[in-house]
Amino acid sequence: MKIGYLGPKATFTDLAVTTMFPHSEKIPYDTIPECIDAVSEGKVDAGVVPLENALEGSVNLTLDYLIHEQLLPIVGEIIAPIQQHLMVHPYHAHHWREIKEVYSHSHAIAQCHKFLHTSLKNAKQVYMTSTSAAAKFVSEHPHLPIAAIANRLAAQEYGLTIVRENIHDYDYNHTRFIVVRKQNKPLDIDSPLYAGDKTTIVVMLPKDQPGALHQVLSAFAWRKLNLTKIESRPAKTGLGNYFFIIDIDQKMDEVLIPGAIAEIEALGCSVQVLGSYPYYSITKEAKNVK
Ligand SMILES: O=C(O)C(=O)C[C@]1(C(=O)O)C=C[C@@H](O)C=C1
Repeated sequence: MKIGYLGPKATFTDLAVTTMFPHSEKIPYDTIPECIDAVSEGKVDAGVVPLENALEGSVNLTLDYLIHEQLLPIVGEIIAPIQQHLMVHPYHAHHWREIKEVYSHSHAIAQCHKFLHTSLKNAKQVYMTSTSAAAKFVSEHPHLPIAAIANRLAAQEYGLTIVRENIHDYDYNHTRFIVVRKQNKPLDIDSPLYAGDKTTIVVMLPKDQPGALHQVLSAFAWRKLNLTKIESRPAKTGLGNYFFIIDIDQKMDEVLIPGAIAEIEALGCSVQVLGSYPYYSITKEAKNVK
């Protein structure tokens, strides 16, 4: 199987793909939209992109691109631990406290705010398309006083020296990555990392209907369907127009979820099922599996 992922080599997405699909061909893409486009154009069999981080919340670019531009089914999810390190070109290793700029993905910078605030207060923060793109940039500019925040594999890949380990602000730092395909074909993997199934739907509420969200939620509540996430995003059609992305803690069944969807549609909402899929949880130890 050919898997597209948010690259370049040694992103956290790359680590997740390598662990989940050790025998697949991996194709890096510079941005999340490019990776999703590659799936819809059939250049790869599946794409893996980040969706949500435990400290920083949703990766809005992924959500918005999937919902507004390329509606591809989600066929799997990978949950991986995230450990952020500060790295510089070896030339700067002994005077890293004097660096003037820190490069990384916006989520990675946000995960390390406390560290940056206390240890590198005056360094400018510069956003890149991924953590490994930042590491690559730092390695290509050895004479600039700059650093990257990225993972250990990126330090190895781009020849950088880690000067501070585990600089993320909270220990529990995990990211959810989704696997999307052009057709809703299940992933054929039998993995010990399997942790359960979920179903993701998008609900658009009718305009100005008092209590609409309450009624939507009660369709799940009285069926005892457990929700693991509910998030609103702008519908991009006008101020105050939002849709809701809802994760249900089980596989699509024949009765309960279809019944809840029918009830919600009867309220005047539109509902789209983004996918019903297995999720896999990578532990810190499993992440080293190659
Ligand atoms: O930049 C990377 O390494 C990614 O895989 C992206 C990403 C993200 O979008 O959240 C993934 C995990 C980390 O939370 C930081 C960055």
